[in-house]
Amino acid sequence: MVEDQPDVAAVVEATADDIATMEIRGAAAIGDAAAEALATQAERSEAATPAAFRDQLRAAARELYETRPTAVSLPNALRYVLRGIEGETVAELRESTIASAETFRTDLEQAQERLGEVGANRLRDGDVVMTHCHSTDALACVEAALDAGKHVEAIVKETRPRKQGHITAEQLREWDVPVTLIVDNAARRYLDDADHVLVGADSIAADGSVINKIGTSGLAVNARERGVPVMVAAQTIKLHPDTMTGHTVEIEMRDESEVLSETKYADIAGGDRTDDGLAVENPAFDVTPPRHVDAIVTERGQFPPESIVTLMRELFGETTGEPWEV
Ligand SMILES: O=P(O)(O)OC[C@H]1O[C@H](OP(=O)(O)O)[C@H](O)[C@@H]1O
Repeated sequence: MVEDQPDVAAVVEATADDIATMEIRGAAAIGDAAAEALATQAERSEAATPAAFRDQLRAAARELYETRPTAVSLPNALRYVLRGIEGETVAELRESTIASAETFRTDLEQAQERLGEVGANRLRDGDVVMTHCHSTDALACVEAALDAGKHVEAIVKETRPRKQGHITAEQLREWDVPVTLIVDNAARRYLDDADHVLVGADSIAADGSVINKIGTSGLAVNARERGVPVMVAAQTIKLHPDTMTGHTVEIEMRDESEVLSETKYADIAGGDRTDDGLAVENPAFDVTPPRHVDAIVTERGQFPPESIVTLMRELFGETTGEPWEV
């Protein structure tokens, strides 16, 4: 007999789809959307028993979890919300789930604001930052520096293949920050004009390695060679607890269509590109070793990468496991 699958609200499925297709993207935004989806699941649940309610929430968490593998903000968000579920009746469980998700989301927002203030202290009046991809944590540092009356300029790497650098450029221009947009290959040339490399993170490992958008590690190596400090802005929700027990972080491989713009490729190959044997690899992230990072800026202060494990232990203990196993 096939057991009934717990009902997952359509809105959870829609959120999972939006995360997978990157309609919702950026590690913090993904965590926030996942927490919101669990709250909606709780609100709309028609479970008749507490056990059925919990099953539904676990199923929803699993569906959200299986979208993208690299940003640990996603399982951290799911674990946080599920751990906050308490009560004897469906009504109590519902209420506590919604409250837990709300607390998570408010904390996330406040953490980013505090992180921004910490990061802004590293930026002096007149500094030029070089950015990679689009990170709301990194931008929070610039915003706080601007709020403190500092003049900041930016060299923005386009960030192939999805070109999220354009989102960064747009945001900075809204804040009246002078922006120079460059293609990724021009980064080394323009590093001499930068005072900082400023990036976000999708996950931070226990040894201080930074997992961020593909291209970050090459940028960091070049920055080290040029003597430009590398600053990583990452809320503690980006700390990857599993890495304390030796797990590695899975690097998401995305579809080749992101690399091969259909029309451009068609021009080069003379039309039909189906089954022509061209191998394409499209990793979304890479790993920057701690020796190429100067500081990890969190809402709890800034840390040399090698000491981030202390904060990780304090916040997460040694316990991990699948988010729905809490
Ligand atoms: O949480 P915030 O700082 O906004 O973003 C953190 C990171 O998430 C993004 O990944 P993707 O674009 O979702 O693949 C980028 O790699 C960015 O640095």
